[in-house]
Amino acid sequence: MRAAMLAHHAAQHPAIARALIAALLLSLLGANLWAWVSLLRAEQIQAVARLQLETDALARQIEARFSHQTSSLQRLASRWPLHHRQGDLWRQDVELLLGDFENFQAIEWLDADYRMRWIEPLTGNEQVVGFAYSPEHPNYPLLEDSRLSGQPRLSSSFTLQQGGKGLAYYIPLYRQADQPHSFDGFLLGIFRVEVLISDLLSDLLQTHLSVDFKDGSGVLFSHQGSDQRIPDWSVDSSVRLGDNTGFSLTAYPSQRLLRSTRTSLPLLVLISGTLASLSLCYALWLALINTQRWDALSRSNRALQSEIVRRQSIEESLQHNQARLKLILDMTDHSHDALFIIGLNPQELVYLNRTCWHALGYTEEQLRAVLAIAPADIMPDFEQWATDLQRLVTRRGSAIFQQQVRHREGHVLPLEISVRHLARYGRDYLICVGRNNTEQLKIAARLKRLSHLDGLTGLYNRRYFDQTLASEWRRLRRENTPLGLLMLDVDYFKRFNDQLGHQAGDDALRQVADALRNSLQREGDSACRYGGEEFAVILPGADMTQCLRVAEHLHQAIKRLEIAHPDSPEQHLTISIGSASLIPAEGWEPKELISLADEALYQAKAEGRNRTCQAQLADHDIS
Ligand SMILES: Nc1nc2c(ncn2[C@@H]2O[C@H](COP(=O)(O)OP(=O)(O)OP(=O)(O)O)[C@@H](O)[C@H]2O)c(=O)[nH]1
Repeated sequence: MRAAMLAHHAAQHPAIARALIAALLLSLLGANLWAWVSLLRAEQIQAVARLQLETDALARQIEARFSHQTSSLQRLASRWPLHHRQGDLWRQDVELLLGDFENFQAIEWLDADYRMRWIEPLTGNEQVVGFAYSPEHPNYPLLEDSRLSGQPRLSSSFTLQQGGKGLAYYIPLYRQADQPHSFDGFLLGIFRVEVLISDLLSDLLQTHLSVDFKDGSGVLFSHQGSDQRIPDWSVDSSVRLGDNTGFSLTAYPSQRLLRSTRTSLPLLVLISGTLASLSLCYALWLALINTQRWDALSRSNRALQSEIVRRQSIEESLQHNQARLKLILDMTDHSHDALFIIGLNPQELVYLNRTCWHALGYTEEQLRAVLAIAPADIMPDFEQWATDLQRLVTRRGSAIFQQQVRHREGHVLPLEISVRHLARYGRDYLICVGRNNTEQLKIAARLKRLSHLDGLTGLYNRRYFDQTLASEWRRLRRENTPLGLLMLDVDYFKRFNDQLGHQAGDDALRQVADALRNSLQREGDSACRYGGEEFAVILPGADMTQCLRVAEHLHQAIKRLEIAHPDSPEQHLTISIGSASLIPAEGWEPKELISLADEALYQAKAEGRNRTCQAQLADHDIS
């Protein structure tokens, strides 16, 4: 889990991960280098230790050999008392000693005054004859010390009288053994340093090793081995010759020694470590790349998953919408209203429901075909309607049109079409809902008619009278034709009501109305109830003569009713009529025709009733 989170973080921050891998690589390479250097140093330490061992061994061997030589000399010194009795024999021992150890430059005897009394061999050592150690001599204190202690002493290197550097080994002599007061000087062994050390080392030295033999004054002897010496480091080993500890042996490592201590392990560690580091970092690098790829793959998988979910949701929504659309279309197909949608630019019939074609007796394909070829066959007024629709589109509004459409079998159906302009997705549409409104039209017509009729008499009412008189006035003015008007009033009707009752009055008015209606024979003539017991008859195109003729017919018709009126001079119901006829002229209005007829009626009443008077108008043409 933790590794997965680390991998995820690494994939999230590849630059940091790469830097960390590079840092790790550098660290590992550094560690490898450090290990390599450490191993090399360990090998060097091992070489030093080995050289130290060799040098120490060499020093001990030098000491042993020198001790062997000096012990021979000491044995000779121990036989000094014989020297007085058997001098020749003692000298033979000296010669034997010189023969055994060629390192001696000379074997000498110093008397108790430190004066040279005897030298063997003399040859080569003539300069020393008669030499006496003065207190200034560097070895003088050593002589004193040896004499006082009774112990042999080895000097440090000093310049020999014979020339060159040498060492002197002083052994105190006694004429009688174990008798210090019989001190008799020193037996002196002189060594040439080069000869001595060279001899001591001759068969001990490995040919490849380089050594320096030193004392306090510097290098006394130097040996160059067969290998080139490596001056960077060396080892020292102190050498004790006799009782003198002031010597040392310095050894330098040789190439052979270094080669023998060197192994291929450091290089192997360096190479294998470097390869392992590179492999590890390369593996991490590959892991990082794979993690990045895996991460990218995961991301794309997640995106794909969400895309699939989104598409499934869209598909479900689409199916849902399709189902809803199908339901809506089914329902619109079963609607009594015709629904059709016209798309504009280009113009096409986008949709029409079943009612459209079914109500007209076509199949959908047939109706579409007819509309495409000859729309006027379906809608006779199609061109005008198309123009109206264009206007509606321009003002982006809505409107209701009353149109007529022709059934396939020929009969015409009224259609109220509600049209609304709609713009969607950059295109204009007209949403049209059509309804066969035959019944509504009938009802409207009936209502209209009823609104124009008088409730009591069934004649046209005062509103209809006003509208018709005005429209006929306008029409006849265009045609320059007279308009006739009769104003009628029942005579003594108050008395009638009073005598016979109001109900009888109503019946009488109904009978008068029927008589008026039945008396009018020309189309366009209208009998109206003007108000109360007063009536008006509009006679379009009638001049005064024709008006008077109609008035006479009306009088006759009322008379024929024989409605009894007990309080009338005639004993039956009569009417008075005022007649007027005008050719409608500019500047005149219908109310003036009414006034004329009214005045004539007033005159008829005044003249005794049951008569017709004609309007008198001097300035006008009253036919
Ligand atoms: N029964 C009945 N009476 C009506 C109706 N409308 C008006 N009247 C009556 O008609 C009478 C008219 O009387 P007046 O205007 O004095 O006229 P008149 O009595 O006919 O006398 P003249 O017109 O001068 O002959 C009134 O009494 C009204 O009440 C109606 O619808 N029914």
